[in-house]
Amino acid sequence: MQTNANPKTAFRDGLFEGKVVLVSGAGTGLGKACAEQFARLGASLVICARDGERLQATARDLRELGAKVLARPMTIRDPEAVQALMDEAWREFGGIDVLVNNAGGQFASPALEIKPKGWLAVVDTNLNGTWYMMQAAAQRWQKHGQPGNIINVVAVIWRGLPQVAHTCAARAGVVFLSKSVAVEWAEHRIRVNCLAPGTIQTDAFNYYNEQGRASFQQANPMKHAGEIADISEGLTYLASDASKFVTGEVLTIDGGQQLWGDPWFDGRPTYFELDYEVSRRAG
Ligand SMILES: CCCCC/C=C/C(=O)SCCNC(=O)CCNC(=O)[C@H](O)C(C)(C)COP(=O)(O)OP(=O)(O)OC[C@H]1O[C@@H](n2cnc3c(N)ncnc32)[C@H](O)[C@@H]1OP(=O)(O)O
Ligand SMILES: NC(=O)C1=CN([C@@H]2O[C@H](COP(=O)(O)OP(=O)(O)OC[C@H]3O[C@@H](n4cnc5c(N)ncnc54)[C@H](OP(=O)(O)O)[C@@H]3O)[C@@H](O)[C@H]2O)C=CC1
Repeated sequence: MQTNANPKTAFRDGLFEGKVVLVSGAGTGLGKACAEQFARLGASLVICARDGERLQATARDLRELGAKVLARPMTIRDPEAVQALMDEAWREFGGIDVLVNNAGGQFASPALEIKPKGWLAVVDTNLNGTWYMMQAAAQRWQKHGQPGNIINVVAVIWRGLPQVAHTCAARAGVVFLSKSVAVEWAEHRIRVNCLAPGTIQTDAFNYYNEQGRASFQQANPMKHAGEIADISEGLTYLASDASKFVTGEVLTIDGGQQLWGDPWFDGRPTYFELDYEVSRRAG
């Protein structure tokens, strides 16, 4: 079987034996790889995404790795569908131990041109959808007196994200929502953290044009994109007891992008070419 699972993981076999991990957006990319990592380490999986075919393909791969799997096509933008998914997870597995909110995305656009429907689609997915999942899980953990662990996949927002202002706003919302409930929910033994990937080579790069994709390869001082395993290892750390004293934190895995780098999802506009670059090109 060809999978994204990382056979070189630093984590020990059986680490997640008896644990249940819910991963949203597990039909592709980072979500699929992270679900495979948890399966490899012994977890049972609940997975969701909109596209049922890709989701079932992931479910098959996870079962080949020995995991029990509940796979549900749904959108995290529908709070009732989220409630139904959580109810099913509790019915099937008696609960979940870890919630990985990985589902998300955006489209590149100058902020001046984003239409209300596009703005709402991105904010509804990345902020509202993530919140519905967080609250639905936390309500059940509280009701059953179970501890919980939430990891929200966000982005490197600290210097803004030009050409994807909608996602930057939504992810910033998730970061500070997470910090807020990390405090509120500590008394229920629920940890809440975020993981901010830099540019990580996945098929999703193909949603962006050639210039955008090229900029993702030079978006940090290491001057290359990260690998999926860089993220699945970080997620595993946050999901495990190795991070049991960590809550309200953002783990940034970005090759230094938050400090230096010039990523442009739609290519760098001429205005941002620096004078010395223009004169060098002119000879
Ligand atoms: C610096 C760090 C770099 C990191 C590099 C990579 C980062 C990543 O995050 S890669 C992973 C990303 N994956 C995706 O982004 C997935 C692809 N995106 C989407 O699925 C959509 O953008 C979505 C998140 C908005 C999906 O929502 P959905 O409701 O399915 O959206 P619709 O297609 O129905 O469109 C609704 C509305 O949105 C506007 N719109 C959508 N796409 C575009 C576009 N390409 N350009 C401009 N506007 C777009 C538009 O207004 C749509 O309405 P209509 O006009 O009626 O179609
Ligand atoms: N790759 C990168 O460089 C970076 C990625 N990220 C974020 O990491 C996450 C994973 O990215 P990546 O794997 O590269 O991208 P993908 O586009 O491959 O993954 C996003 C997943 O989310 C699912 N999804 C989207 N909307 C919904 C929804 N409304 N309900 C349920 N599932 C949904 C998609 O499946 P479906 O369409 O079937 O619903 C898809 O499987 C995303 O949130 C992304 O924005 C952040 C920074 C950098």
